[in-house]
Amino acid sequence: MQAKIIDGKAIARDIKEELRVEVERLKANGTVPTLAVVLVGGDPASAVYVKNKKAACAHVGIRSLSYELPADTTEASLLELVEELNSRQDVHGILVQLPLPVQIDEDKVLMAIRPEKDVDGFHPMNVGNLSIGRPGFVSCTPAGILELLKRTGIQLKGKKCVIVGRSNIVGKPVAMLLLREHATVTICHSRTEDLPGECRQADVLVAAVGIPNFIKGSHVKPGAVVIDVGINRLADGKLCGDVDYVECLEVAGHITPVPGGVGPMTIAMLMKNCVEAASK
Ligand SMILES: NC(=O)C1=CN([C@@H]2O[C@H](COP(=O)(O)OP(=O)(O)OC[C@H]3O[C@@H](n4cnc5c(N)ncnc54)[C@H](OP(=O)(O)O)[C@@H]3O)[C@@H](O)[C@H]2O)C=CC1
Ligand SMILES: Nc1nc(=O)c2c([nH]1)NC[C@@H]1CN(c3ccc(C(=O)N[C@@H](CCC(=O)O)C(=O)O)cc3)C=[N+]21
Ligand SMILES: [Mg+2]
Repeated sequence: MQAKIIDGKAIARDIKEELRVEVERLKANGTVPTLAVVLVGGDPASAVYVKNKKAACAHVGIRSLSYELPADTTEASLLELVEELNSRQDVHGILVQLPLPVQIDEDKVLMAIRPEKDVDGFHPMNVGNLSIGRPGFVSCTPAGILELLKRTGIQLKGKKCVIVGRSNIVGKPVAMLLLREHATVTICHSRTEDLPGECRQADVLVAAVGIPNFIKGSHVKPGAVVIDVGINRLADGKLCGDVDYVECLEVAGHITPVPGGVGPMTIAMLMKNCVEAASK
């Protein structure tokens, strides 16, 4: 039997509709939720993300400010902009698009964003709060994955979840969120022995590797839920996930497509974090 396709685009649309109502209420009370997006250099993949974010802001009613800085921007001038945005009362959320050019220390920039405006959830304060179960901003892709699973009715308690990838922005925070839902969590990476064997144990398999079609049908336990985080741009310009969709569709119980899966959810959760930042 073929897997059920989880429609991230439709679920993201539902969430944005819910947020629209909330934004109207905020505006009626005199607050215009505002997100500042900073893009340094002209990475084409980043440009797509920025464009989709702007469209989502327009849809939800969030004011979006764009700062497009040249690729040779210095760390000092970027930090200066972050400081200015930190102090502006009319700016509720700040997002500095990653990756940054080599001359800029990413860590320094992420640490400079006030945790209350860190709608990406990348500041160590928010990362720490997530890991010890305190409230704070959760990074958007992991939060979007959890929302997809919840709204699809997937049970997580006691289930075995395997994540392939241990990045700070996806793999690790997904693990913390799944643990919070009482799943049994394994994180795999490039030094994992017997990666296919680990993956085959999974009731929920999350792929965040950055390699096109990395997860094959033979990695998947029949009936498992397969979540594809990968956004890989192929030579022909098409988007492709980290999961071999054609193969896994025949084995999995549920699967997310690329595009139309996790990507739109990332943006919906960014909107949600902005609304939350503006509500405080
Ligand atoms: N849909 C969305 O909204 C988003 C999508 N993405 C996409 O998700 C993917 C992952 O992103 P990100 O987490 O930033 O990626 P990173 O490159 O930061 O991390 C990739 C992870 O995969 C692991 N890995 C790499 N090669 C292998 C291998 N051969 N076997 C096992 N593990 C391996 C790495 O292991 P090690 O640590 O050992 O090097 C690392 O932990 C990318 O395609 C990215 O574009 C990212 C953010 C948001
Ligand atoms: N500070 C920061 N925060 C991020 O969250 C962040 C980042 N930097 N750098 C880059 C990655 C990547 N990322 C994506 C989000 C949505 C889509 C997305 O909208 N994808 C759609 C559409 C793609 C299209 O329009 O072709 C889809 O998968 O269906 C893609 C990629 C966020 N990231
Ligand atoms: Mg990365």
